[in-house]
Amino acid sequence: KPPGLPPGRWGLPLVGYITWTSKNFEDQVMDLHDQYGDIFLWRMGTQLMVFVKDYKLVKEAYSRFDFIDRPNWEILKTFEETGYGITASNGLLWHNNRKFTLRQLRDLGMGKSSLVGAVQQQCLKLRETLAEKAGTPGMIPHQLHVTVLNVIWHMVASRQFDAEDERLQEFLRLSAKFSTSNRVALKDFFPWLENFMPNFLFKRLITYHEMKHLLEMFIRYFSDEIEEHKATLDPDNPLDLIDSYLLEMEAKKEDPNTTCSERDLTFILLSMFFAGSETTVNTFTWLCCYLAAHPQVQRKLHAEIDEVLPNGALPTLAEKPRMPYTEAIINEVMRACSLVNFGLAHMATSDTHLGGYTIPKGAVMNSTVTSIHYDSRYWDRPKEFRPERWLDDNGKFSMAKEGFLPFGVGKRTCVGESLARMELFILTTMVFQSFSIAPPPGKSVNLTPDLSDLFFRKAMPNEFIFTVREQ
Ligand code: HEM
Repeated sequence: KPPGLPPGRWGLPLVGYITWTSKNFEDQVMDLHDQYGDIFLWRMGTQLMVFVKDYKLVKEAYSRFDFIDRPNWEILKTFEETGYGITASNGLLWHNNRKFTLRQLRDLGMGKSSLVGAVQQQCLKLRETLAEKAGTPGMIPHQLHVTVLNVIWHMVASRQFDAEDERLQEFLRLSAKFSTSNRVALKDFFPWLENFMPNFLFKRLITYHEMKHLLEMFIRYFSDEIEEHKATLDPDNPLDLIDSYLLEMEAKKEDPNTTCSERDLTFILLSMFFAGSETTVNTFTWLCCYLAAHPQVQRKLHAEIDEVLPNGALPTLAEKPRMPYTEAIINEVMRACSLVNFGLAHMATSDTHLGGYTIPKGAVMNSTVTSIHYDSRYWDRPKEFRPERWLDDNGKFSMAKEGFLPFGVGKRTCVGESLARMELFILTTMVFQSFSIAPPPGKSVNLTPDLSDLFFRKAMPNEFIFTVREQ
């Protein structure tokens, strides 16, 4: 191992350090932090992975330009020459797309009544579904997915779909296939396999044709939407993100440095749906779990909702400052569940240094978010679920900035944070205005995370009983 690198697992050339253990990946990373400290490396195949569990180091790295890129991985780009969209792209194209999307989110939605109104409408439908199932044990209904997807649809294409709508169903089918095709990662971690195998065998191993086909299906899916928008576009009155992108593309068509293209627009849409749906759905599912497991927290939430939103008044963002306990619960849930447990990977764009160690160009940085959210340097009694930790002495919500990064930190923080926070606020207030939640009699809520997914710490499939509240 070259000198100056962080301590950790180096292993053999080409294969790196391979372990044979039944332990899940997160527990292995935690053990390695215990062994090596705040920063360690693990060579996986030919890929150098660096894990950091010190908030200050993560913040420092992700605020610097030399850690700004995403890795050049096929699993992110899906065999495109360049990564398009936002989440997987780099350089000028990423910069332009991020700026465009943040502007869109601000102009189309945040703080504006139209998007809040769309979220309210969706939440009313979710309440109808919950009312139909009230009193009987069941999982969080599929309508939650529909609610969150429809908010994104509203923003990008001014559309909303019923749960049974074929177009919505097709998107869910395609996404489900996408999340199970992770064998492409073999190309990123063991690229030399390609030289040792006949081409057709390698392609079969990494499910190349399936992935290509899936990508084409997604592109066709969104192309239809883009074509419909082109036909109805009113340049003086852009209605949504697709309209605005088409206008920007037209305005820049003579600009030799333009990064706009219809293909790129498709990938922006994919970025929004992929990054914005599972994250919000799973965070709200965790919130239901924590409330069902902590009836005393739920009682306080009900009291705050009843006081600020009497007689079934619908919430808007104007009520947020008067609902500090609701805000505290949402933030405490995000800390406790640490949904995106390693954040999204960043890559060192040049040979650089961090925490006194050398980090070579191409090394991939991961933040161990769960460790940071349970780090006693920032959190008093971190293992306790205590929304009160977010309230100051006057009962006002106070955002702890150090040691908290559910949306990442630095230059690539989540572009959808304000949207996600708005959705979670409206969902929480509207659902618990009408219902209380509890595990079925004789059962308790399992708060142990499901660690089988590499990206998300999802809640275990718990059953709940929603009960209609007396208004
Ligand atoms: C509770 C819900 C959400 C959570 C926990 C979450 C979390 C994250 C995290 C951890 C990152 C990576 C930051 C980094 O690379 O350092 C990220 C990036 C991103 N998120 Fe979110 N997110 C949520 C909701 C949303 C929503 C609603 C949208 C949009 C509709 C969205 C769009 C994005 C995009 C486009 C990126 C990539 C940013 C970039 O690469 O520059 N997210 N998010």
